[in-house]
Amino acid sequence: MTVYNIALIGFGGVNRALAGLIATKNPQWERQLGFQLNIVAVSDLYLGSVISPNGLDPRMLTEANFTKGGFGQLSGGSSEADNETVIKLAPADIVVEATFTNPKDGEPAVSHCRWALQAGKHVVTTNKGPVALAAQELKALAKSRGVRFEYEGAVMSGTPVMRLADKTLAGAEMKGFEGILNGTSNFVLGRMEGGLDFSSAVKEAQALGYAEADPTADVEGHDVRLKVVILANELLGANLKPEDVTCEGISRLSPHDIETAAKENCRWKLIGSAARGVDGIVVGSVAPKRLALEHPLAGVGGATNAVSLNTELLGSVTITGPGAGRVETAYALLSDIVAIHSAQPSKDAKEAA
Ligand SMILES: NC(=O)C1=CN([C@@H]2O[C@H](COP(=O)(O)OP(=O)(O)OC[C@H]3O[C@@H](n4cnc5c(N)ncnc54)[C@H](O)[C@@H]3O)[C@@H](O)[C@H]2O)C=CC1
Ligand SMILES: N[C@@H](CC=O)C(=O)O
Repeated sequence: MTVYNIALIGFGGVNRALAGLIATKNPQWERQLGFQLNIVAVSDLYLGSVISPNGLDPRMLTEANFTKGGFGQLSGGSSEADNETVIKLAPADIVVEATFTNPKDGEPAVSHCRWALQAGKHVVTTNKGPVALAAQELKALAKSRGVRFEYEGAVMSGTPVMRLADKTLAGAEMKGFEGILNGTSNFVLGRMEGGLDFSSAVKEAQALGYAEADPTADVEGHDVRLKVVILANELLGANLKPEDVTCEGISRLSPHDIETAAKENCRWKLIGSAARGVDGIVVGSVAPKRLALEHPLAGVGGATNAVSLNTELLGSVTITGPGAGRVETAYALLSDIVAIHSAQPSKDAKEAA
């Protein structure tokens, strides 16, 4: 049986949900996917660090109500988060990075990924910072060490837009994309249309695990801007940086704007897009748009995301699915691990060699 030892960096909504899935689904994964996951370390800014080479009980991790520094009570634990030691020294095959997204320079997550890859460990991450700001470097580093850097959850949570474009639509010749790429702002717009005020709607999105640690990133469009950069660079072969993408969020839309749109059979949506122009240059933008109700993106509600991929050979292909959520995003991490597993000879075969 293949068992991947994993180290969780960050133990908030997403990595906690992954631990919860491990607690219940390992036997099923072994049958259906050919592997089980074993958590050998966790490090979290608030809770501290713990390394346990034989593995930590995932149920204990998710059910114990740890307070600040709580990992210090565990065998092999410390009340301080020593990410560097955990990443470099824990006996993990895969480092799972799910700390806060830093839209400015991606740190410290970029360093977390770098340390792991340098140590010959695969990285799976839902953190948009390293992917938007350092993907080229990290992909090259992974290649040089014979490991993988996977990040499906960085855009559209567990909805597999990047693998769809990369694998299933290979050769279709991508020209651009347009979509709803932030679950929180889409949820907030829907709740405001139902009469709720802006800040109560944001609070609901936070309680549901959709929002960033600082929800300004969601409602001001900064989160979508990172996602536009990631998709433009991945799908269109661009080399965009966040400052290349114009960005306006939804915070300036008033209840009156939303009501007026509804009376005129329209709906506001926060749209992220990028396209290659005739000059070959890729241009991206983020802005609220008033869409007629017949528009394919107008009916996308709640934290659901949707993106229409404009291709040369197939025309427009739209993928829709969850854009945020703890379990939905933990699924993205699982799908990355499935990709790692599929791409390599079995760990048992390597150990036998
Ligand atoms: N929640 C969602 O729906 C989605 C989240 N993401 C991304 O996934 C990542 C994790 O998201 P959530 O779990 O929802 O966030 P969260 O805010 O619930 O958890 C983040 C955890 O990371 C810890 N942390 C922060 N900085 C740290 C550091 N330097 N070292 C160690 N631990 C640190 C925090 O203490 C917290 O427990 C974020 O980057 C987010 O942008 C991506 C797609 C969807
Ligand atoms: N805060 C983000 C989470 C996923 O990236 C969102 O609301 O879409």
